[in-house]
Order: sequence, then structure tokens, then C-alpha cells
Amino acid sequence: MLRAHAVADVRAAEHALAAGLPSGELMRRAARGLADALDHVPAGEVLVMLVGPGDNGGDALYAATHLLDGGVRVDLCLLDPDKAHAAGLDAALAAGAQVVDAPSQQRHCLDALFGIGARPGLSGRAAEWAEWIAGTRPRTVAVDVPSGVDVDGATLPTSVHVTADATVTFGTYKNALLVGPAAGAAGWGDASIAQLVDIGLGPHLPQASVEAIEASDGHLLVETFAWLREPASQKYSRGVVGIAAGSSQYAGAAHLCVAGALTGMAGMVRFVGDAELSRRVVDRAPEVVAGRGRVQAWVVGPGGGDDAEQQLTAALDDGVAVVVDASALQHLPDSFDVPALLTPHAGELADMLGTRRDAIEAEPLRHATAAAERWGATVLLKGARTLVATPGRTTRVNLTGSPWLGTAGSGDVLAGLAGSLLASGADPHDAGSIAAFLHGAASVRANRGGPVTASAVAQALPATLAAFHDGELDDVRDWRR
Ligand SMILES: NC(=O)C1=CN([C@@H]2O[C@H](COP(=O)(O)OP(=O)(O)OC[C@H]3O[C@@H](n4cnc5c(N)ncnc54)[C@H](OP(=O)(O)O)[C@@H]3O)[C@@H](O)[C@H]2O)[C@@H](O)CC1
Ligand SMILES: Nc1ncnc2c1ncn2[C@@H]1O[C@H](COP(=O)(O)OP(=O)(O)O)[C@@H](O)[C@H]1O
Repeated sequence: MLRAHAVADVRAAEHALAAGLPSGELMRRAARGLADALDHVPAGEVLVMLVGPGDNGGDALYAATHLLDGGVRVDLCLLDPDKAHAAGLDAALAAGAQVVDAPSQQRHCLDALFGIGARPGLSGRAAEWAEWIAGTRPRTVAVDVPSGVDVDGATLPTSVHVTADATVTFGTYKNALLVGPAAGAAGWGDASIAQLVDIGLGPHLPQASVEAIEASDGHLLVETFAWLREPASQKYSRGVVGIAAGSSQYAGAAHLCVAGALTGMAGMVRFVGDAELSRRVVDRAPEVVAGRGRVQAWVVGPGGGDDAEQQLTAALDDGVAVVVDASALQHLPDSFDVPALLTPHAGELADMLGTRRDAIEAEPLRHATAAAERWGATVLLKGARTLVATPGRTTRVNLTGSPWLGTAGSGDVLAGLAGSLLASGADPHDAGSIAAFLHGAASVRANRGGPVTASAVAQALPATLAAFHDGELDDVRDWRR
């Protein structure tokens, strides 16, 4: 599991660690790691460092000494020369760095304006320099976090911020490096995710503020699904998932939701719907059993028509876990007596909370968490960085997939898959986050770097699940801006 921590927790851990170390040791470790991460800058090339007034600037100044040793030329733009880290500046100047007024033609840039001490938004010369980066597009690495973003809230300011090509962070990830929209400024392009320099904070860090499942976390499956440890498992001990999806207008949603459910962990899929749709679903997927019966979880709403409300009421009356998707989200009860996983996209969450879609997209972490508290349920907010929030649990962010996954019907596959995991013994938090992980991973494996259909994602899911279980997944993270 990859973990991010809140700024206050990072600071507390830093103090605890630093107390047992020689003065300045943590900054030395950070600077060494930062210099190593800048090995793409060739000897003889000029790197311009934008240096702020705090320790973030200090990291860069000490890193400059290593880079200068290796033959890189370093220009320093000091935001406030009187406040720059004094010992770091002396060391950088002694090693051969030169101070310049402003960045100009350099092709490599280091953003060391502000780190975790940052207030969101830039003004004055910091803003001018961020605009220079945006206009000139040198290859830019941010130190710890891109300057100007909201580090804990993972939002972008209305004013200017730095957009980096990559970020080198220290000790642990920060929310803004994993969660959108801020993570977009940290360079979730080529580098895909910030590079983490281990400075020894680990033993001093408390519970994470945000976490992400990784390709190496296949053990989660065995931990979550008890029947996997039981050779005598049969279809009913694996669990039965009921699907109430599709309508005359959106018949495809029924097929896609069923396809997602069939690829999950459950032993059987039931489908309820009108007679004609049921016949078509079973024609396409003869494994499916049509009609009501005992299930361990329901999926209600994908492509649902006018009867979504009645289907949700019937599912809730069953007293088993439920995935509530799409049109069923318009008929939520005030609270849930059963384990519930709500799977809105930003527009649907906006309707649920009585706000606008752009407000959700600007602050997905806050809104997903607020909705989870409001309904006492797990909220899986779909998007480029899908979030899974549950009261009392560490919010999970999904890092797999690519923008190609934003294709009609892929949400229906996800809802079916999540329902299957729920029926098979996962709680809503694990069901939602493991489903989002597998769904994104399957889309990349189905066609890395190109378009996928929702059906192709469903087809890729079984082998993706097996590879995850066996610890054989390749890199399935978002791979391109
Ligand atoms: N934690 C760790 O384990 C380790 C941390 N390390 C490093 O330390 C970094 C944190 O350093 P830091 O605390 O000195 O804060 P930093 O972000 O450099 O800047 C604070 C200064 O900037 C100012 N300022 C802020 N925002 C502003 C804005 N928008 N516009 C204008 N001004 C603004 C702010 O002003 P104030 O808010 O006080 O008015 C203050 O003067 C951390 O990110 C990492 O790189 C490593 O060395 C090793 C281990
Ligand atoms: N830019 C993106 N990168 C990765 N995944 C994305 C992106 N955009 C959308 N997705 C994913 O695609 C799926 C779309 O679901 P949804 O909006 O419900 O579509 P539909 O209703 O057509 O099924 C979600 O799983 C979402 O997280």
C-alpha cells in the first residue's frame, strides 16, 4: 500500500526523528536524494533553481552542491535573498552556483519555492516564475510538492501554481501528490507518480491520511476473501450477487454490469429485470440466473429506468450489502441499515450534495469524505483518480487506469465488479477500492496506450485479477497526461 500523510503528521514525525540525529542530517538526506533524482540533467547543462525562503529552498541549495560536483551548472533565482537558507546558500555559492535575477533560457528547472509550509496560491515573483515555467516549459522537477498547491486538501488554487513534470518527495507521500486535481500539477505525466526519497521517517509516521493499492498488494485478495483459503469453497460460499440494472433505453448497461459481476469473486450472478431484458441477458451470458432469489449483495441502478427507486427499495428490504449506482443514486434513503457502496461520478455526487459538478471536481477529497459522513456509507467517487471514502477508514485513491477508461459503460462494469466483491465477503471500502484498482488495471492491460471498450475491460478482468493475486501485475498506473 502506498501511503500519504497530512502535513502536521509529517512535521511531528520529522521532529521525533530529528531529535535523535545530528543537526541538519534530515536536510542532508533529502538533498542527497534530490540530487540523485536529478541525474537526467547532463553535465554541462544549466539547471535553474527557484529557491524560496524555507527549508524547501534549503534542500535545493544543498542538492546544488552535489550537482555542481557532477558538472551540472546551477543558476539560483532567490525569491527573497535575505530569507534564503543561509548555510545552504553559502554552500551552493562556494561550490560554484551563480545567482541570477530571473529564469530565462534554461531548459531544466527545479521548483524549490515552497514545500509543505506552503499556503495555496502564488503571487509576485513566485507567480511570475510559475508562469515562466508554464510558458517556456523547461523540464521541471518540484521539490517535495509543486509550489502553490493545497498540500492536504489536494486542490489547486484559483491563482497560479507550479505545474511540474515530476516531483521528488521526502519521507512519505503527501495528499496533493496522489489525489486530483493537485496531483496533476505534480507530474502524473511521464513520471506517473512522485519519486519518494526515504529519509527514515517511517517508524515515526501515524496512520496515513490517504492510501493507494499497488500492484504488489495481491495479498489483499487472500486477506479479504476468506473462501480463497478454503479449497472446498463452492458457488454459494463464494457468494451470489444480484444485479438490478438496465432498462429499455439502456439495455447495454445490464450486459456490462453483468459482465463486470461475472469477472469478480462471486460464485453466481442473478439478474432481475423485465422479461425481455432478462431473456437477452441470459442469451448473452448463459451463466446468469434470471429472477429473484437469495443473494449476498445487490447492485442497483446502472442504466436503470423509472423503476430504479422501487428496485433500490426491494434491495434494501433484503437486508444485504448494496452497490448503489447511477439512477438509483437519486433515491437514496436518509441513512443505510446495510453495508452500502455508493458509486457516483462527479455530476451524480453534485446532485446528491446539492452543488455543482465543477465544485466536486475542484475538491473531490473533501466532497467524497463529506458524502461518506452524510450517508454513513462508502462513497466511491469516480474520476481520473477515483476516491473511496468511508467514515473511520483511511480514504483510498486509485492510481491505475488511463483516460481511455473514460468510455461509455465502463462505470457499469465497475459497479458489477464491486457488487461481486461485496457479495464475496469484502466490506464496501475494500470492495470499492479493489474493484477500482482491478478495473483501471484491466483497462491498461486490455490496450496499453489506446482506446478500450467497456466490454474489453470486462474481458481483461479475469486475467488481471489472477495476475494481481499472483503478484505478477506490470505497472498499471495512469501512464500519460
Ligand atoms: N518535513 C520533513 O521531514 C523534512 C522537510 N524538508 C523540507 O522542508 C520543507 C518545509 O520547509 P518549511 O517548513 O521551511 O516550509 P517551506 O514550504 O519551505 O516554506 C515556508 C516559507 O514560505 C512562505 N510561504 C509559504 N507559502 C507561501 C506562498 N504561497 N506565498 C508566499 N510565501 C509563502 C512561508 O511564509 P509564512 O506562511 O510563514 O508567512 C514561509 O516563510 C519540506 O517541504 C521539505 O522540502 C527536508 O529538508 C527534510 C525533512
Ligand atoms: N481520465 C480518466 N482516467 C482514468 N479513469 C477514468 C478517467 N475518466 C473516467 N474514468 C473512469 O471511467 C469510468 C467511467 O464511469 P461512468 O462515468 O459511470 O461512465 P458510464 O456511466 O458511461 O459507465 C469510471 O470508473 C472512472 O473512474
